[in-house]
Amino acid sequence: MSRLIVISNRVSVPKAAGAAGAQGGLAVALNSALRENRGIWFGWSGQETEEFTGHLDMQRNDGVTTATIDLEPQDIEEYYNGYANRTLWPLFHYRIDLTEYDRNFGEGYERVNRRFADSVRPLIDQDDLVWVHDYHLLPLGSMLRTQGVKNRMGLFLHTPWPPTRLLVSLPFHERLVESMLAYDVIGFQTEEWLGSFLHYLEKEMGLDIGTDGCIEYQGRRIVARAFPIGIDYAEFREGAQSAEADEAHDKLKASVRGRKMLIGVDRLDYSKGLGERFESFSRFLADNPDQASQVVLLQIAPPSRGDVASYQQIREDLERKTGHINGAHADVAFVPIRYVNRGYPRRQLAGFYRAAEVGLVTPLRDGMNLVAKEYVAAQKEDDPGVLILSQFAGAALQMDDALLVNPHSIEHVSETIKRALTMPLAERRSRHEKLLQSVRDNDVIHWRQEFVKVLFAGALAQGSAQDAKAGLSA
Ligand SMILES: O=P(O)(O)OC[C@H]1O[C@H](O[C@H]2O[C@H](CO)[C@@H](O)[C@H](O)[C@H]2O)[C@H](O)[C@@H](O)[C@@H]1O
Ligand SMILES: O=c1ccn([C@@H]2O[C@H](COP(=O)(O)OP(=O)(O)O)[C@@H](O)[C@H]2O)c(=O)[nH]1
Repeated sequence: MSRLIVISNRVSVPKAAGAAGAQGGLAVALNSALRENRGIWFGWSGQETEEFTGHLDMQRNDGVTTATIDLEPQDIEEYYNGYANRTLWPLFHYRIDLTEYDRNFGEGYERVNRRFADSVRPLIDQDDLVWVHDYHLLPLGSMLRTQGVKNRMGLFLHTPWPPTRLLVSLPFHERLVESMLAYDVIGFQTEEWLGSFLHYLEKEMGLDIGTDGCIEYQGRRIVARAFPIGIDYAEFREGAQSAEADEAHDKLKASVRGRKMLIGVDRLDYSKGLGERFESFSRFLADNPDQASQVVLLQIAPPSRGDVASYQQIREDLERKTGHINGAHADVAFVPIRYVNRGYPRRQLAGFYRAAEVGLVTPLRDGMNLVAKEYVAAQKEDDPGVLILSQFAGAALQMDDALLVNPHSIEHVSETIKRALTMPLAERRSRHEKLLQSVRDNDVIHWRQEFVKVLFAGALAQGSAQDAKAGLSA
C-alpha cells in the first residue's frame, strides 16, 4: 500500500501554537485521517525562528508521524498573516471589501511554498501519494513538479471557491489557478465551489470540461470533484460519552439553572457571522419578552489570527455588541449572552453541545463547518436539541433536516430561534435521526477513503464535475 504524505500549513503537534483546542476543523479532520494511514504529515510547526533553516522536526504522537519546519518572522507576516489570511481567505469567503493586495504578500507566499517544497521533497518516496491541503499551498504541487516529483498529487480546498467575477479581482489570478493544474486530483467541499472552479477554467482559461468530468490540460488528465469532509464520528461519540463530557455537561446545566440554552462554537472569524448571530438573539429577546429571562446564549469563540487587523476589529466589535445586548436585556440575576474567548478540548465541547437545546451555526460563508456535525453527534437521541444552520455553510448541502437560515436576515434567524425552542419532541427526534445518519455515513474516514481512492486510481470523477458544471453557474 502507498504511503500518504499529507502537507498542510497547520500540523497538529503538541508543540504547535493553539494545540489546546482552537486549531479548527482541518487539523481535527487530518489527525484522525492520518491515524488510519501509514505516512507523514508535513507542515509549519506554528513556531517562529530567527532565520529559516529548513530543519525538520520529526515526531510520533498518538499514531501519527509529523515533520514540521519553523518559519521566520517575515515568512509568517507575508505568507500566513499576509497572502493566506489577508488576501485569499477574505476573497475565498466573498469578502473583497476585506481583501488586501500587496506585492510583498504574493512574494512571501511563493517563497514559503518553495520552502515547503524544498523541505518536504526528501521525504517523498517513489510510490507515495502526496495530498496537499488548503489555500495556503495552492502552488506547492507545481513547485514539486518542477523539482521532478512525478507522484500522484492531490489538492483539497477546505474553504469555499469564489465566483469567477470575484476571483478575477485578484492580481495574477491566472498564474495562481494555472499552478493548481499540476495536481492530479482537485477536491472541493461542495458541488457549488466545484462549479465555480470549473466555470473559471472554462471562461477565463478556455478549457473544456470532458463529458467524464475530467479536465485535459497539457496532455494530462485532472479530476476535479466534491468530497464533503466529515467528523471522526466514532471517536467523537466515544468522547461525548466520556466522564469529561459528562462533567462539562453537568456543570454547565447547573449554571444555567433551568434556563434553555443556545450554543455557538466558532473561531473568532468574521466569516462565522457572530455579529449577525448576536443581533438575531437580541431581536429574539426583544420580540419575546416572556422568554427573555428563560434563555441564554453561550458563545465559545477562541481568538484566531490575532495579528491580522480584520480579526482585531471583529473582536472589538463583538465585545462592544455583547456589552450592549447584555446591558439592554440583563437583570440582576440574569445575563443573556455568555461570551467566552477561549478554546476547549472537544470532549468538554461535546458535553456543552449536549447541554444546549439549540445549536446556532450561522456563518456568512464557510467551506464546511464541522461544529454543525459535532452538535448533532453529541445529542441525546431520545431528547435531541435542534440545529439552526446557515444556508451558506458547506454543511447545509448535506444537512437539510436542520432549520436552514439566511444569517443576514436578523428577523428570520430570530423567528427560527423561537421555532427551535418550541419544537415538539417528535419533530426534533425525526429531524435529528436523519441528520445523525448523514453525519455517521459521511464521516472523515469516508472522506479520506474517497479522496485517496480517486488519487490512487486516477479514477474518473464519475460525472460529478459534469453535474456541477451543468447545474451551477459561478
Ligand atoms: O489554521 P488557522 O489559521 O488557525 O485556521 C483554522 C482552520 O480554518 C479553516 O478551516 C476550514 O476547514 C474545515 C475542515 O475542512 C472546514 O469545516 C471549515 O469550513 C474551513 O473553514 C482553514 O481552511 C484551515 O486551513 C485552518 O487550519
Ligand atoms: O474551543 C474550541 C473551538 C473549536 N474546536 C474545534 O475546531 C473545529 C472547528 O472546525 P469548523 O469546521 O467548524 O471551522 P474552522 O474553524 O475550521 O473554520 C471543530 O472540530 C471544533 O470542535 C475546538 O476543538 N475547541
